Amino acid sequence: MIYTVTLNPSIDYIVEVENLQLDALNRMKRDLKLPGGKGINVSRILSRLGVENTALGFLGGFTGRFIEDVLQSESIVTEFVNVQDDTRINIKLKHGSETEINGQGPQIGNTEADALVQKLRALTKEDVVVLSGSVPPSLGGSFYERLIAVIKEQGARFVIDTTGEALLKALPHGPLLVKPNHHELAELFGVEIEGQEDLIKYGRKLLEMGAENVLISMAGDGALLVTEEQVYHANVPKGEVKNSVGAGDSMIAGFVGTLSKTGDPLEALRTGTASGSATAFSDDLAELAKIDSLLPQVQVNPI
Ligand SMILES: Nc1ncnc2c1ncn2[C@@H]1O[C@H](COP(=O)(O)OP(=O)(O)O)[C@@H](O)[C@H]1O
Ligand SMILES: O=P(O)(O)OC[C@H]1O[C@](O)(COP(=O)(O)O)[C@@H](O)[C@@H]1O
Repeated sequence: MIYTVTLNPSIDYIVEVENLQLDALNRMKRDLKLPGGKGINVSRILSRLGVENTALGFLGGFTGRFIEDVLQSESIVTEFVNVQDDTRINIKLKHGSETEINGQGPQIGNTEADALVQKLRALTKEDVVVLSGSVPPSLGGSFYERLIAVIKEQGARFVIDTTGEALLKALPHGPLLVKPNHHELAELFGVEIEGQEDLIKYGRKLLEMGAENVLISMAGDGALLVTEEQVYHANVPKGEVKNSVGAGDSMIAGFVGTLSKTGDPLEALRTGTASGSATAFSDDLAELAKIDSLLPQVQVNPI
């Protein structure tokens, strides 16, 4: 079974404005409220791909109830820990380009944090846990490490999609997959990345530091999969970009869901890329029909 963990879910409030004027009143052309947070996005795509999964994390207040309702309407199994404070709202402002303003997240107390840790004690060695997104400041910097310790004690495996210190600290514990985008990879090592050779060089460093598979996503330029044996490139299909929020999460869902079904990392890379692009070409996260229609255009080649 695949579990997703979203420590800091969000309502993604997508707002479209024509000719944004700072210091003035702007009227929205269009707005949309979507359940968000990286693990939740992974769960929604997994379920569209027909991969059984359970969504875990923290939800609170009226915003938390909105997210729970949408997930239940999509028949996703949820086991969130309830918190007092409201789940955050992240603003995704579309004004020709995309500007994102993400919230800090709610206050989470020790008892609530312990309740999530307790849920992971039911894992078995057949399970994969996808740990995705930022950590609310109230949980402290090492909360992922605490979860990883329990996941490992239970013999389960984990994928981690986060940035900075939290990602670096997770690597020695052998994640099945990490998926930095090209900007996050450069930031992680405090370097400028010039081209494909640099991407592969720093991707290999993540392998040396403990990751089993490194997927480097490059938005409209596709993705690189770096493994011990080989490096592969996947191209992106053609389409009109509508909303790239959640593209990376969709890619992780496609990759992990397919890897768990087939054991084939190349098939996983193809489905992951098609899923990411299908979301970039949709208003909300991708529907299965869109992913299936793009799949034949994605080719995977060794480098
Ligand atoms: N502009 C785009 N055109 C086509 N596919 C895209 C585009 N943006 C994202 N994707 C797809 O989604 C994947 C993940 O997107 P990316 O923006 O790199 O991740 P993240 O959302 O984590 O920053 C890409 O590898 C690609 O398959
Ligand atoms: O936890 P973070 O890093 O603040 O990110 C949360 C945001 O990331 C998203 O999950 C989208 O992530 P990606 O675009 O990287 O796939 C949004 O739904 C959410 O607003």
